[in-house]
Amino acid sequence: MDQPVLLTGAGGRVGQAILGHIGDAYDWRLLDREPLPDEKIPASVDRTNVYVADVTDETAVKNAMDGVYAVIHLAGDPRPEAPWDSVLRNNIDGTQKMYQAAVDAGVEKFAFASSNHAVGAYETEERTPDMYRSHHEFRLDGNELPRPSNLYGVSKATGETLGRYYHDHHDISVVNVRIGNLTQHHPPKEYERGQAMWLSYRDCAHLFECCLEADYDYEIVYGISDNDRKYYSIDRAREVLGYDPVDNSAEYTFEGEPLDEV
Ligand SMILES: NC(=O)C1=CN([C@@H]2O[C@H](COP(=O)(O)OP(=O)(O)OC[C@H]3O[C@@H](n4cnc5c(N)ncnc54)[C@H](O)[C@@H]3O)[C@@H](O)[C@H]2O)C=CC1
Ligand SMILES: O=C1O[C@H](COP(=O)(O)O)[C@@H](O)[C@H](O)[C@H]1O
Repeated sequence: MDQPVLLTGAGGRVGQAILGHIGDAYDWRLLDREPLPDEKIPASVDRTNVYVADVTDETAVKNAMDGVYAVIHLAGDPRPEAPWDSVLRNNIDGTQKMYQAAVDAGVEKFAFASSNHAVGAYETEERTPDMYRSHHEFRLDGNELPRPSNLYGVSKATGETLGRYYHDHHDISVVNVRIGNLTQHHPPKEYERGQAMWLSYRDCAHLFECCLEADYDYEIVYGISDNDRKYYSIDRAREVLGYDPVDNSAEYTFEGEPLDEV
């Protein structure tokens, strides 16, 4: 793909996981409200393609969107405990501004960083902690209705619905990635839920690369590694996007040590 890809929230954890693995593979435009230090910018990206801007700033977003082929929209408040005024502004209003600018500019594909917290209320007292264990067969597959854990989760479910609207009315291809728990080098330590929804850095980068390369209409997929423990199906991501993860939290001890080194 020769045309530019706009990555918002580029300086954050997910953005850096993506850039750390496929930072030289695309013609990136990077946007973040915080200035990006040199070490967060791939060598192939010129400073003129780095935008210090807020996603709620329509003029700045329009400027960054010009000529863009695809968007990976990560910017937002990622805190599960984030208050309503923050998720309303950063996650909901910011995502609407991004979609509007994208369709105005004729962008073809839009990948949205949704979250496990859009469906966290499926983790009922009756199901937990058993559903976090590898013998358990309960799966969410993306066809279920949202059941948010918190107001942050409400903002992510709303982002998914904004994508539905912009896809249906403006024909932009949309994929919502319900990201699990991204950690570098090892799964979340001593945390069953986190190990069931672990997403490694390299699987994260590969998944978003799939979002840039595959053909799709409107999709909701789960963003986790190929963990033995899981309650999210990755079948849809495999089928539609060609996602083929390599990591598995079962290859680590509960405390996070690689089993082949123990
Ligand atoms: N890290 C994880 O395990 C998960 C992350 N996500 C989602 O992925 C996205 C990225 O998350 P992380 O990288 O972990 O968060 P982060 O906090 O590390 O990075 C977010 C980046 O977005 C920027 N940002 C925030 N609000 C902005 C705004 N209004 N305008 C422009 N830039 C803004 C921040 O400066 C920061 O660099 C978020 O939307 C989050 O909800 C979803 C599920 C799990
Ligand atoms: O959406 C998100 O989810 C992950 C995992 O949730 P947690 O409640 O198990 O910590 C979280 O770490 C991340 O910050 C958030 O954006």
